[in-house]
Amino acid sequence: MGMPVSSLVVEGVTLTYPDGGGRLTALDGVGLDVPAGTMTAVVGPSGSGKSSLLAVAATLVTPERGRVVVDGVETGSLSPSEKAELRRTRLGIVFQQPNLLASLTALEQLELMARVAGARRGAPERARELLSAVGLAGEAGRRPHQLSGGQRQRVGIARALMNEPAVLLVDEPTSALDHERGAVVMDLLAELTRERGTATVLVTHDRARLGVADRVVEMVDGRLSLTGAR
Ligand SMILES: Nc1ncnc2c1ncn2[C@@H]1O[C@H](COP(=O)(O)OP(=O)(O)OP(=O)(O)O)[C@@H](O)[C@H]1O
Repeated sequence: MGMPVSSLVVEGVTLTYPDGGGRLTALDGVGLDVPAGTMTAVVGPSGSGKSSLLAVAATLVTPERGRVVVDGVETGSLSPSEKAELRRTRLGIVFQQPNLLASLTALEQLELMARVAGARRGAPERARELLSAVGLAGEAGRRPHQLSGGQRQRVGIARALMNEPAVLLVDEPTSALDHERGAVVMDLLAELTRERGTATVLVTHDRARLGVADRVVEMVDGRLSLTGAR
């Protein structure tokens, strides 16, 4: 038996938004294939479509044209509730702001994630293991206000991995961090990608840290191109 190939496939995706009387093209025939266990970094100017690409890959926005395949599942024909189920079980999403719940400890943020996805056994053990993988073993009992910005972000990363997602989508992990701490998070994401076998897409402005990605693509005016920059 071979290893299951969990990955993200985006093909020929076009997305427009209403813009006055007309439409603004945010994604213009975008294609991206991310194999399991690899990390693709997406760079590009502000407004070029990077967040739109993540939203489409996360099945939060439906493109007018093209397809998005998550872990072998064609998402185009799914109902809204099937998409929500797919997000809970196969996608890990890390937003710029981790949006942690103020009353829960780091450990509880992760346990809640497992419960929302259908309460598996072993959630507390997995939560502890993931917190320690992101360097927060000693902070498991702390609430968000007792954590630094960088620690909160790492809780967000651990939480996204809680349900063993096939695809990990990360928006600007280093935006809230200084250069050195940003580097630590990028290295951590690269390591988790390889260890956990996720297909990871990372939107970033931090060009200095692109060396940890397996591939760098550039978004310009809604179009994607490979870049030599690494
Ligand atoms: N909900 C929306 N309604 C209308 N236009 C939108 C919407 N979201 C984004 N846009 C437009 O679509 C284009 C792509 O936006 P997007 O947020 O994907 O870019 P980005 O590369 O992520 O930018 P940034 O780096 O500043 O976050 C921009 O011109 C933006 O103004």
